[in-house]
Amino acid sequence: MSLTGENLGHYYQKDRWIFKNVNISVGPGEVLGLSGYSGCGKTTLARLLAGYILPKAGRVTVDQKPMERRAFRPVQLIYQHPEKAVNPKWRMREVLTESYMPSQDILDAFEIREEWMNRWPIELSGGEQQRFCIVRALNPNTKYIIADEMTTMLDAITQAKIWNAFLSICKSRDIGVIVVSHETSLLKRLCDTIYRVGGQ
Ligand SMILES: Nc1ncnc2c1ncn2[C@@H]1O[C@H](COP(=O)(O)OP(=O)(O)OP(=O)(O)O)[C@@H](O)[C@H]1O
Repeated sequence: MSLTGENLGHYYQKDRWIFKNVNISVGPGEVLGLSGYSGCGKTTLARLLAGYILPKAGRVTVDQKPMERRAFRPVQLIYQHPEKAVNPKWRMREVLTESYMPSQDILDAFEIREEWMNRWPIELSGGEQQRFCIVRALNPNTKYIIADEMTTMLDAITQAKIWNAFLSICKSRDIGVIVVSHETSLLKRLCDTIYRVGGQ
């Protein structure tokens, strides 16, 4: 069982490869870090592994099967910018319950206040919106989560609290996690192993 990328390669302009021959795998309950300099292709690799874009070379499998294009994605991607990931025309309660009905325990773990539920996304800070995106990704059917610079907008104390809550829920549910970050110290603290995109 694993989320695996085999010999992955991608480019946006024909034959101008961003990376090639990337072999990467994360198993249930494991935490893998993706590091690398700005522009090396971390977000591109995250999107390939989540099935948002198709690789120009190689393949992605989820538990030995090709990624299925069905309504619910077993691989969830949490973006750096939550404002791009929520529907601005929905109140936060709708944003959250589009995926499933989270328990009060999960809402409490991320310190989501009841009064935020009736607000529009624009009435919350980026960090507050991101907590909703994290809870939304923790659907009971999620098997793997890719967190792309998930806490970059938060202060150090809030960042630590969010990671503690997030990783303890992932461990308890055996969710495999890929943490994308340019912060090596964060990756060293959180991850079992680190893959450096771009190789250097
Ligand atoms: N949609 C796109 N069309 C064309 N080029 C793109 C597109 N998305 C990314 N790129 C280019 O692909 C390269 C890799 O981008 P990507 O966002 O994956 O890197 P990154 O490592 O996540 O960067 P950062 O750490 O700065 O967020 C960059 O040179 C970028 O300009």
